[in-house]
Amino acid sequence: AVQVYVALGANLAEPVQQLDVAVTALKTLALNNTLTVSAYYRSKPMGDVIQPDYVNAVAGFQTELLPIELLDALQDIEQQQGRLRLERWGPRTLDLDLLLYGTQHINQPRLCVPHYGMKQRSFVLVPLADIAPTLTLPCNTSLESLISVTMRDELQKLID
Ligand SMILES: CC1(C)Nc2nc(N)[nH]c(=O)c2N=C1O
Repeated sequence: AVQVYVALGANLAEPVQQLDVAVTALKTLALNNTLTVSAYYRSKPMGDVIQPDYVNAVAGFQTELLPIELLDALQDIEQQQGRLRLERWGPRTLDLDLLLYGTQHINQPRLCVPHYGMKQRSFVLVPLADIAPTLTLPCNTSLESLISVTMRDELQKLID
């Protein structure tokens, strides 16, 4: 089994509910009871795009699935939730990004792991630290060294 981390993001059609449904679906990919999920965070869209605020989280779990099988399973969940994404970087009902697959580096046409932007994304790093505070990335950078106060200030933790 491999420990994987998946970023969740949504900014259309009731984002909190979209994430709740996605977490339930991710549990079907996880070995029994290994799934943990961060708090949910609201933040402004990064990337200077005019669109609704996002709700983001990160889930971690153990899986037997191979990288491409996991990618396909994540894309199936996005489709099941009406993956509406009209243009790249446009608003979307649900994004599931594979952040880390064990300690592996994967560079295939469909799949790059670690996820290319994760080290710059507060809406990935802060929730990831909720569930894996002592994580070291495959490039031997500690997660805690990547998180600044500025990053934390960009996010509002949602209290359920
Ligand atoms: C458009 C872009 C880069 N910006 C984002 N901005 C935030 N805050 N959260 C996201 O999940 C997100 N996803 C994206 O793809």
